[in-house]
Formats: sequence, structure tokens, C-alpha cells
Amino acid sequence: MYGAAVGGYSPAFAIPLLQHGGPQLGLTGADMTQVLHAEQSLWLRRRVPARGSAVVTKTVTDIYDKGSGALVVSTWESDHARTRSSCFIKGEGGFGGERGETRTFEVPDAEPDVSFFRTSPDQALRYRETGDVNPMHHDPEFAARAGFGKPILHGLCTLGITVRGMDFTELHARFTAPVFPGDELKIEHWPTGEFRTSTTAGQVLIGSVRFSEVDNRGKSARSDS
Ligand SMILES: C/C=C/C(=O)SCCNC(=O)CCNC(=O)[C@H](O)C(C)(C)COP(=O)(O)OP(=O)(O)OC[C@H]1O[C@@H](n2cnc3c(N)ncnc32)[C@H](O)[C@@H]1OP(=O)(O)O
Repeated sequence: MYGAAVGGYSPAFAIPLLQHGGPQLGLTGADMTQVLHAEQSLWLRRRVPARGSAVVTKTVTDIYDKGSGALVVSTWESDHARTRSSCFIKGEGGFGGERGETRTFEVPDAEPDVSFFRTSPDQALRYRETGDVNPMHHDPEFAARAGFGKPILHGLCTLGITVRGMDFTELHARFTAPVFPGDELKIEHWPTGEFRTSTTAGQVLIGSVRFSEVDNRGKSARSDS
């Protein structure tokens, strides 16, 4: 299912598995039209088996005041993996909370490998089958209230497309602008693990992976907590 939705299998499948198969995001009381997926991390402890069950716990670990919005950071844990997801709630900043760290994602000053992926008009409907049923991705009226001309693509779908076919144990990413189903993605990969994805409107995603030891493409320069 996940491979069909993002054009290939990836260890990143652990993210929707924990976050949609386990306890839900649950931003009780938030206006969901103002909630955008902002950052995502993954630490894989072991390969996710084809069959099995797992106990998943979820904790809201931080709520930062970013001025233009609140950044809510949640962590999901299982025997197989830990994931961390940050959501930006537009208009909910200014409550006097801590600003948190300013994280930076950079790419090397070197030539990347470049590939292209044309998302399909029904890409978000296909990705929804992984369990992420946020109306932001399929309901035009909801998307209009969010300020978008049409439903936007799941950040995790763009991420899954970007890292498909890669073998890694750790991932950190920031969603910097929305993607619309039908957009063509320009995907850049560096041998040290950094990646960047853009549409014709500009950069939409930036991040890095730490390659698994069985992958001989090198090691990521980045490790994070
Ligand atoms: C539940 C939703 C599911 C989804 O899948 S939604 C689809 C995927 N996600 C997206 O399409 C979101 C794309 N990203 C954006 O549109 C923008 O990005 C944001 C609206 C999230 C933020 O943009 P802006 O309000 O213009 O923020 P600023 O004024 O540039 O920065 C204010 C502070 O916020 C931090 N920040 C900005 N973007 C992000 C981000 N993506 N993740 C985490 N933090 C962010 C900055 O650094 C700074 O804070 P510092 O001054 O302390 O550094």
C-alpha cells in the first residue's frame, strides 16, 4: 500500500505505521485548517517486519511559541522505532512560551544526483489509504478554509517519494512549503545523506538521512536527538 502510494518501499514506512496505526495526532481543540506538518524525524531501532504487532506510546514533548504560530512536537515510541513529528499551528503563537531552538537544514556545496517525480492528481487520495485521513488532503472546502486553492499533498507522501529506495536508520526533515497533487517534484540527493525537494514554485522539503551500515553510499554528517 505504502509502496504504491509513494512509488517504492522505504524504511520511512515506519512513520505512518506508528503515527496512524498507533495513537493519533490528537491536537484537541485546535482549528485543524490551521495545522501544517512542519518537521519529521525517525530513528529506526530494527527493521519493521512484514507481519506482527507492536505497542505504541505517544507523548506531546514540547509546545514552542514561534511567533506566527505554535510548534507542537509529539513523539511516538515502539520496539521498532521512534518518530518525532512537529506541527505548526498558524495564528496560535504569541502566548509567551519558549521559542525553542532555531534548527537549520543545509545541503553540501557539491553537485547532487537529480531525479524527477510527477505526482498524480489522485496522489493524496492514494496516500490517504495509509491511514492519514486529514481532510486537508481531500476536501476542497476544508482546504479553502485553510487558505489553499485545492487540497494539498501529505507532507509524509512528499517525504516518502523523496527517500524511496533508500536504506537508512535515521531521518530528519522539514516541510518548507505546500505541494499540490499533480506537481512535479525535483529531487536532489547528496552522497552524504542530505536531500532537497522542489516544485516549480520553489523548495518544499529539506533534510537528511543516516544510511544503514549495509548501504555503501556513505554516512550522513548529521545526527540529532
Ligand atoms: C497535519 C498536517 C499534515 C500535512 O501533511 S500538511 C502538508 C505538509 N506541510 C506543509 O505543506 C507545510 C509547509 N511549510 C510551511 O508552509 C511553512 O514552513 C510554515 C507555515 C509551517 C511556517 O512558515 P512561516 O509562518 O512563514 O514561518 P516563519 O515566519 O518563516 O518562521 C517562524 C518560526 O517558525 C520556524 N519554522 C518555519 N517553518 C518551520 C517548519 N517547517 N518547521 C519548524 N519550524 C519552522 C522558523 O524557524 C521560525 O522560528 P525561529 O525564529 O525560532 O527559527
